[in-house]
This record gives sequence, C-alpha cells and structure tokens, in this order.
Amino acid sequence: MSDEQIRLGELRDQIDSLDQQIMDLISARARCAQEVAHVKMAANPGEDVFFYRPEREAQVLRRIKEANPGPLADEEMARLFREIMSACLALEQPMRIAFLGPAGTFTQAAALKHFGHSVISVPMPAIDAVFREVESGAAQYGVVPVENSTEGMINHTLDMFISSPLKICGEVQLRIHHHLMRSPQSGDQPLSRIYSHQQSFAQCRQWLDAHQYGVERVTVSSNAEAARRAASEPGTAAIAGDMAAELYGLEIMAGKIEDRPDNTTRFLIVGRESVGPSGQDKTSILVSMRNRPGALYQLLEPFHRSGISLTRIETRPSPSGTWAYVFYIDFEGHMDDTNISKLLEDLEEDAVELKRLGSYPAGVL
Ligand SMILES: O=C(O)C(=O)C[C@]1(C(=O)O)C=C[C@@H](O)C=C1
Repeated sequence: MSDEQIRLGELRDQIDSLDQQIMDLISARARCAQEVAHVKMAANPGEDVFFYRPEREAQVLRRIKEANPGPLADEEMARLFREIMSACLALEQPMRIAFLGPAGTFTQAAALKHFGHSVISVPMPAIDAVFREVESGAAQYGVVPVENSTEGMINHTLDMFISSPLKICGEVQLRIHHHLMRSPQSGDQPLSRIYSHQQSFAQCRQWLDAHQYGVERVTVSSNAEAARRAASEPGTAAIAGDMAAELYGLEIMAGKIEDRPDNTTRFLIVGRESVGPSGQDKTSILVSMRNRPGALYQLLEPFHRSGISLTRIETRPSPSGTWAYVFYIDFEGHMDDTNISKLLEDLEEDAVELKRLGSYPAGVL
C-alpha cells in the first residue's frame, strides 16, 4: 500500500466516524422537535396548532451563520441546517406549500430555498390560485413573486393583498439565472423560435438582441411551460432556469444570459397567522390616502420623524375608486415594537384606510 493510500484510508475512517456522530446528533435533534410538537399540541388542545415558527427558524439560521467556524461558507452551513430543520418540521407536521407553478418555476426554487426540501410543494396555475389554496386551508403557506431587481414590481401580487385576508409571513430572495436551452435531439438545427415568460424575455433583452436577433420570441405563461414546449418541438429553444432544464431534460446552449448579473427576484410567503418578532424584521402595509395636496408628505413624514427605514414604497391604482391612492409600503421593524405601533396609529389618523399585511423576519438565506 502506498503512503497516499494509507493516508486516504485514515481520513476516510475519520469521516465515517464523524458521519456516525453527526447522524446521532441529528437524530437527537429530531427527537427534540417531536417533543416540541407535543408541547405545542398540549398548550392548544382542540385548536389549530401552528407548528411552523418562521421567527424561530430565522433566529436559528442567523445564529448558525454567526457561529460558523468555517471552512464551509456561512451560506452553505445555513443551507445544511435549513434542510435539517425542514426534516424536523416534517416530523411535527407535513407541510403543503402552494407556489406559482408549473413544476420547475423559479417560484418553486424559492419555496424550496425557504422551506427546505421536506415540504410537499403544490403547483398552482396563477397567483390568485396560490392565495385561494392558502385561504381555504388546503395549503398551510403560499409562495408568490413580488419584485424583480431588473423588471420591478409584480403588480398582480400587490393587488391580491387589497382583498385577501392572508398575512405576509416571510420573504426570500433568489438570484435568477436564465439559460437558453433546447432538446438534445435538436442537433445543429438552427433555431426557429424561442419560448419564455414575458419577464424573462425582458431580463435577457440585450443578450437576445446581440445573439439571437431575428429569431421569433413567443411569450408563454411560465418558464417551465417554455421548457416543456422546447422539449417537444425540435428546432425551438426556451429561456428558463436550472430546475426547468433538469425537469424537461434540456441541454443548455448558453448559460446565465440575463443582462444584469445581479438579477434577483424577491418572493413573499403568505399564510393565515401572524408571526412574532425575530429581532430583525420587516413590516408591510397598504395605505390609502385622500387625493389632496401633501398626501404623500403626510404619509412619509411619520417615518422620517420616527427614524424608521422604508425599504419599498409602491403606488397602485385603487380598485374601487373610493381609495384615491393605494400605497404598498415595506419598512424595517415589527408591529409589536413600540415605535412601530405608534407610527401605525399616527398613520391611521390621516389615512382613509390602513391594512396591516404582516410583520415577518427579514430574509436570512
Ligand atoms: O422551535 C420550534 O418551535 C420547533 O418546532 C423546532 C424547529 C427546529 O427544528 O428547530 C422546527 C420547526 C419550527 O418551524 C421551528 C424550529
């Protein structure tokens, strides 16, 4: 046996023994989570028990990132613990998560990034269907896109909050990488058509003009649908992400073709109950103001006075006409914080209507 083989054997023995210890520790952790489930059920006999605790999960993941000794990157370590917690929660309660489908969309990738892979992810045909699935109780939570760094807000999602009773329970950001992909059966056939979602075409416009100018661009309902079509129509291609390429067995002709390298989409988690403070939270509200001079100043001044950071403000047309303006506002802090609850009271005095959409942990992953 060579020196190298001896050393390799020793290291692998060490890895086997460490794996055994990790497994024993994960099993002990899972038994703890089962106990936690019993405690939660005993505390709320006969009532709906919410096993998933977003604020606690955010605290666990933040602590892991802070305490990580390396050499693994903080994000990698957090991802591993994300999956461990996901498996532990599945022991407490199998979770159904509705997402904007079909299978293979970026929204599904966001749902799995946020909840881990031990949930049952259920594709829905449209954003309002995601809301309905959660409102009816058929799914515990839903995941919908809300804004893209290149293309701006997804208005359909914002508008859903005007009428829906659901709360925002979390947020997750996903770096969006688009690839041009086609069926491996296509050979060297020239492309006659490219399928994609309208947002993805917009995010890859410059690249397409430079590299696929003159090829017909056909808008479809999702990137996954684009990939499905490209898989069955030789000579066509799709712009979609990794999950869709894998799901439909497509080969990537050109990778990462988005015009902006930092192209990111933010998704919201919607659910039926409020989330407690995690120590680093955001709050979202909808406010309607009277249509009169100084309305916007009146809306923003209390934020300035209380030193609260706005992270987003967006205007939407009123659906009923009774609301002259509807502002969708995100800011730092939790509704249970004294300064935030005071701010909301002040705003309520001037607003026609104020709807609290939820306080939730700022995205960790
Ligand atoms: O602390 C809890 O409430 C748990 O249920 C445990 C646990 C975990 O595995 O750490 C699991 C699920 C919850 O969403 C949060 C945390």
